[in-house]
Amino acid sequence: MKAFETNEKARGHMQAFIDKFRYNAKRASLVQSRIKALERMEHVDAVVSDPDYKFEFPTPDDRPGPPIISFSDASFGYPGGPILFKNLNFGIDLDSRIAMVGSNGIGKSTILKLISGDLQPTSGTVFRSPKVRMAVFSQHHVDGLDLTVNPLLYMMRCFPGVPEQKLRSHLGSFGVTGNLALQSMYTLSGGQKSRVAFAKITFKKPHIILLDEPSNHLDLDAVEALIQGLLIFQGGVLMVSHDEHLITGSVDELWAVTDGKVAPFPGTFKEYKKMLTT
Ligand SMILES: Nc1ncnc2c1ncn2[C@@H]1O[C@H](COP(=O)(O)OP(=O)(O)OP(=O)(O)O)[C@@H](O)[C@H]1O
Repeated sequence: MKAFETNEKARGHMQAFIDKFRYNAKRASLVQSRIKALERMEHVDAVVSDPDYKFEFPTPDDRPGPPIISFSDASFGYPGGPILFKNLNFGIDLDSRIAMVGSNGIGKSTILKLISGDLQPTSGTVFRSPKVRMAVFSQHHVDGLDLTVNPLLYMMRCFPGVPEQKLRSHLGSFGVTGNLALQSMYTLSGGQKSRVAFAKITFKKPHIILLDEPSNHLDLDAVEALIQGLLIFQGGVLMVSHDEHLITGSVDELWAVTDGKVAPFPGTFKEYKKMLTT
């Protein structure tokens, strides 16, 4: 019954998004993705209890007003290294659905760290609304899991005092249910560990989710579930990814990172890849 209600609520959110942005050219591809996701949901009702299908990001209870994150003439270089970025100016809000693309080592992860506050600009400013909650997912967070404990115990250590049932239910939102939640994390697959990391970073109901190569260890079904989860999620998403399926299914803006700059790319990911090879 709960799954049915969750699904109904998610459908309502998606329909509202579709109605709001139906005639917005910029959002056309995301509107299409959500129409498709809505159609798929008709079919998944029967299997929605299948934990492998689950990637349910919690909806934040509050919605801080803009600006949420804004870069003003922000420049950055690692100590002793060259300037990586010069005078970046852009903003991210709760409706943002962005994928950052660019060659290896160009600085995509560094930008995520400037956004999250893990790094500070060398000059200029990066403003973050004091009310905004951000979550960051990266391989680093998966590698940082304590493999000697089980997912439930891990969550209990991360969030002391929170009732066990609440943590179990949250792990369940990412398909970590039943015995899986009680198995030592040594025994989990890469994809299952990613799910635990997703559960950990989203427990506080973030408004913005930053994802660094989130689909690396996920199989195709799990990527599909992640796309579905992101489409339903009610906050902003900025990802670094090379995964065409994930990008096409879940974002509506591409930002190309080139030497020292970040600029919107006015085309699809396919067109971006084509441009690189011509
Ligand atoms: N902590 C650090 N100290 C010094 N230099 C660093 C540090 N982290 C990254 N760099 C350098 O900064 C540059 C940008 O790195 P970054 O990881 O942001 O790139 P990226 O585009 O995310 O790369 P990839 O796609 O390979 O993950 C690289 O030259 C990297 O070697």
